Amino acid sequence: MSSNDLAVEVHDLTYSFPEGKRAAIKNLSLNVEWNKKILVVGNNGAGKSTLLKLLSGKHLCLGGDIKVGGRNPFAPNNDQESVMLTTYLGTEWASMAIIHRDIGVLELLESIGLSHYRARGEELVRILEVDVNWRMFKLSDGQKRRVQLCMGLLKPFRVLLLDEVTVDLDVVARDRLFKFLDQETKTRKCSVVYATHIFDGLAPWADEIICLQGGTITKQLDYQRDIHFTKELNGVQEDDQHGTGQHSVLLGYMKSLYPLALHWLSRDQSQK
Ligand SMILES: Nc1ncnc2c1ncn2[C@@H]1O[C@H](COP(=O)(O)OP(=O)(O)OP(=O)(O)O)[C@@H](O)[C@H]1O
Repeated sequence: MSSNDLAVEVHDLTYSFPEGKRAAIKNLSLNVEWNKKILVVGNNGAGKSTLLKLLSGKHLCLGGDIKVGGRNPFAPNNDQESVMLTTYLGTEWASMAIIHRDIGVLELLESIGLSHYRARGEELVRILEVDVNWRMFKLSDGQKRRVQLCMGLLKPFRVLLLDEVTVDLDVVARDRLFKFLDQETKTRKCSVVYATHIFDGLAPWADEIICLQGGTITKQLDYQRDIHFTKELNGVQEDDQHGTGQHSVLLGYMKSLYPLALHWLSRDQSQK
């Protein structure tokens, strides 16, 4: 497959922070196809944020190759394109100062180009239940995050890098955000890489699940092909099929209150 056919192409990537004692990313290789949603899981310190930042071009990669949409994400992009190569929504983005100011939501969205992306902006405002008349400093944390997501997603992306930015969202907003992203990856050439510690509602959403440990990918599963659910088992059974290196996973059904919370909160919102 040539570079242009892949959303992300990482080959033998090693990255150390200037002050870091050990490499945060080690000999990592990864291909992400277009129209895919990839879930990145891993312990604290496993390298998830570092990987996403490298993919977004925030850190310069010296060891190995990174291509996003066939291009080096660190190289300056002077094209006046209507689609961003990468959109990175992570911790620093989440703490941007403007969301605490005395400014109206409409003014904020207009300042970042709402008039150019009117239909998309209106769709985001609708699905994230944002009121454009809100004033930012009066909002709850979750409401601020919903406005921020409208801002961050206003311009279409080729590759969206989401670094756990859904913690403040109620289950309905989170569910709608994931449906929007699912629709995006099904209707245009784009992909999503999402690092999270919250797995509620994500099982049927992700196309692939990657496990990162010590800066290296230790598992990569295709949701449809490799993951199966059963009532006959408690916990997890992992198999290496006939020693081929191809893993499959059998998961016991787990009781979860997530569908109940989603049902209740969706009903509450429809009664507003
Ligand atoms: N600015 C930095 N300088 C030095 N080392 C860093 C820096 N940022 C992260 N690291 C180190 O790089 C490694 C990977 O960190 P990273 O933030 O990518 O982990 P993570 O998987 O995103 O963790 P978490 O789940 O806690 O967000 C860790 O060992 C961390 O200590």
